[in-house]
Amino acid sequence: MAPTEPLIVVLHGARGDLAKRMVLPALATLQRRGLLPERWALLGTGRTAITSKEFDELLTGAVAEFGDDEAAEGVPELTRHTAYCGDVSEDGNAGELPGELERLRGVLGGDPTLIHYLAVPPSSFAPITRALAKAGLTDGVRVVYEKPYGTSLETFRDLDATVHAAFDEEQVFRIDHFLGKEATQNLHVLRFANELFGGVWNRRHVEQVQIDVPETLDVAQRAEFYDATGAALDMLVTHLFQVAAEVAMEPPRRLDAANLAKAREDVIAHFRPLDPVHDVVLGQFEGYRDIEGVPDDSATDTFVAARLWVDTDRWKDVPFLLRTGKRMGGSAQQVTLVLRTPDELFGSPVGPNRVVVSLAGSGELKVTTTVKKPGAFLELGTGTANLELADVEPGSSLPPYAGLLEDVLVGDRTLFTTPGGLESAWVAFAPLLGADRPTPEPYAIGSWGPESADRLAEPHGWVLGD
Ligand SMILES: NC(=O)C1=CN([C@@H]2O[C@H](COP(=O)(O)OP(=O)(O)OC[C@H]3O[C@@H](n4cnc5c(N)ncnc54)[C@H](OP(=O)(O)O)[C@@H]3O)[C@@H](O)[C@H]2O)C=CC1
Ligand SMILES: O=C1O[C@H](COP(=O)(O)O)[C@@H](O)[C@H](O)[C@H]1O
Repeated sequence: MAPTEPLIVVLHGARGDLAKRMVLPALATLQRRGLLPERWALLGTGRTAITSKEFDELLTGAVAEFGDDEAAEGVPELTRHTAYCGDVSEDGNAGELPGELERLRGVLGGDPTLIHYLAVPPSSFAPITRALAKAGLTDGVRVVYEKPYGTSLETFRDLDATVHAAFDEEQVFRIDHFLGKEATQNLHVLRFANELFGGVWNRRHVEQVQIDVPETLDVAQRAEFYDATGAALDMLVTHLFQVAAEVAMEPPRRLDAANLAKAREDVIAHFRPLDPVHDVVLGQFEGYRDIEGVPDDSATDTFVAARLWVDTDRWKDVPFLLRTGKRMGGSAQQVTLVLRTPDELFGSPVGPNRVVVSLAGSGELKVTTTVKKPGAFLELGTGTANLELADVEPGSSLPPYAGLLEDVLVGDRTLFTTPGGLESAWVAFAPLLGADRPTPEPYAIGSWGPESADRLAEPHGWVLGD
């Protein structure tokens, strides 16, 4: 499928952290690979007025900092397609946007397809949607919403009602870039293609599932957004729940996109609402409150660990251990199936036996198993077989944002979240927003979070950071 031509992509929040870190490098990659049409324009917008020249400088700097060599090679051509103007404001005033779009339509000719990408904090999704509708900028367009889509069950429902008042569902792309990662997509390939994995993908063989996304990353450059959001909203109810759904889903009726999305949605409806008292630990790294823009008494969580239960026959009593945090002791994005093992073999303890899928970068599959140590004696040891997905022909995958943007350009909604799945996710998450929300416990920068999170992963403990 080729992207429609002519095309205008309006990037709302174009000066922001997401734009710099992900969206602009992804567009540069698409430009470099020739996946954008000849006649197209990128219109950056935001609250802060900057010139188009300043936007180009920002774009160039962002790709140099966060993109790879391929993205950097796409910059000179990408900057030939850029413009910048003030955004619609939250009071519903469309500002410079309609006039600038009119100008670009004249430059490009024809009847450009318009894509709005809302790379703004979740609190701005509804006001900007209403402003776009008021300005008549919604007919026939596509719109991309970042995560979290809502901040609670109620705000999710309100937002979705606002969105559906402005757009038909087919126009809406709710992004969760963890679904676009190459290795996440491999979760459903290796499981359904190979009985070595598919055969053990159940409670008989799996003792724990760990979905662990520690980050060394700081939040100082996006303190306003982060302090209003926190780790649980930023990562748990969004990326980690979606990955948990990828692991826990029942086999879809067919391995096509619509059925995969349905399988994810169905299993999220079986996520048991979190028990904040027994199954959740929140943390805040020491020094977080000293960051400019963070209040001295901030109770925002920069770490969350949760034990999620999936109430299906396949996963009854198997804990899904979800963990993520900022400024931790390492960075990884790892899904681990901790396999059940016999207590002993030939008189020696056995283990660990694990299937590990790393979602980071190009992705990696690891199988860790008990083996006989080489040598004269029958002694047990542990070995790991690694498969780097980048080593699989043809080797060069698209980074997740580039792949998902390409899906938006061609109108393919299959790797995007659905309102049904999100509603269930918010139901399961809701107790964490209530009176029993734990107080975030302090943890040292460079550590693996508050020690009390360790009890959630008993008896084996967290695989990472041991
Ligand atoms: N940063 C990341 O790594 C990722 C972020 N996301 C998601 O992207 C979205 C944006 O996050 P991020 O870029 O980190 O946040 P930022 O704080 O960097 O905000 C992004 C931009 O949004 C604009 N903005 C901020 N507040 C408002 C407001 N009240 N009204 C209108 N515009 C506003 C700002 O424009 P201006 O500068 O012109 O004032 C700002 O540059 C969030 O929903 C987040 O969950 C998703 C994946 C990764
Ligand atoms: O959505 C988000 O994701 C990033 C992690 O993404 P990745 O590109 O490293 O996979 C996270 O750092 C950020 O806080 C969050 O908003």
